[in-house]
Amino acid sequence: MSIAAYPALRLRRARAADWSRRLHAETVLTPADLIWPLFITEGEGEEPVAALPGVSRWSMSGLVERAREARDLGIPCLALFPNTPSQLRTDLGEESYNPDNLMCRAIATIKDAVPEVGLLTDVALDPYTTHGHDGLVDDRGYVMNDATAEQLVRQALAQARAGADIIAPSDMMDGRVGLIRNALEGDGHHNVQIMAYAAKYASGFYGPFRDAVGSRGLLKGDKKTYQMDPANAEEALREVSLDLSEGADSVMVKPGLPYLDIIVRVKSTFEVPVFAYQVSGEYAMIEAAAAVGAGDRDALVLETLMAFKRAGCTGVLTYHAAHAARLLGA
Ligand SMILES: NCC(=O)CCC(=O)O
Ligand SMILES: [Mg+2]
Repeated sequence: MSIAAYPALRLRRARAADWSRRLHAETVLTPADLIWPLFITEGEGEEPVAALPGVSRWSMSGLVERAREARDLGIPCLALFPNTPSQLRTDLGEESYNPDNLMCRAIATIKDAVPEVGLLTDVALDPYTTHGHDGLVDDRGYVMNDATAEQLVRQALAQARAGADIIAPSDMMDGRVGLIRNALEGDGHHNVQIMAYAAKYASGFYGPFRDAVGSRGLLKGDKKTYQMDPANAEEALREVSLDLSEGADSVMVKPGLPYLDIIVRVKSTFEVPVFAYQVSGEYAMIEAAAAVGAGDRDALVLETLMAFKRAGCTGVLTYHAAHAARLLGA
């Protein structure tokens, strides 16, 4: 086939008017693409997170308000993260599977008040341990895989029984998706989904999140023995392949923007629902850039979220979800 060339062909023609740009758009971003991460506090009211300007921890009543806001904005799903009171943190993280813990109470409270909004719940031990690791550590500080997975199964079951819709293991232990899937089936939660944090990298972009869940000051060492090396891409495909074979309904790549290449490869290799987590450090970078006038906040928010859709994402977890949904609805 011969293709016309300039001057018969001018790609700028299609860009010349707003109606035409909209008509030719290859990708659309809507509020239905967004998952809104929210932090939970035992305290009353709202606790702003200093490292994340515009983000707060919410009490139960605040969470219900945010859930109503999400529903009204067309955001389909919330992701929940607790800031466990420090006296309840232990070496083994037992509070993670207390059916009356902050997370389970938040799930039940939101589900009761706003049942039409989906709830994705984090499974990992870092908000519950004294050492800030996602699992149990041995006497040399190594995070033990199989013993951790047993705790994660208990945690996932507690969340499902409280009413969670999507269990999201973010711990990067081997084999935990299959163990959690079996336990959910055995406990009658056939329609509770699993979104596996399949390719989660040991990243420098998680700092503000650790402030939000109170684990930054506690964390001993780093997470490189379980989270992935940023140098690796083929390993991400193996991680995704394993989680899918163990029963994951969808997979996540995290962080977001620096890993768009991973998203593209995962999507084209497996053709399954892929989600990105635009993490706290990415949010903070956009806010910091906007604060010093280096970029327009609204434009940065919408452009980065569109980039995830263009790369093949089904949806994006972002702390900008409510703001973006408002921009998209305007
Ligand atoms: N398991 C959830 C996270 O680790 C979130 C990280 C972030 O937003 O920086
Ligand atoms: Mg894995």
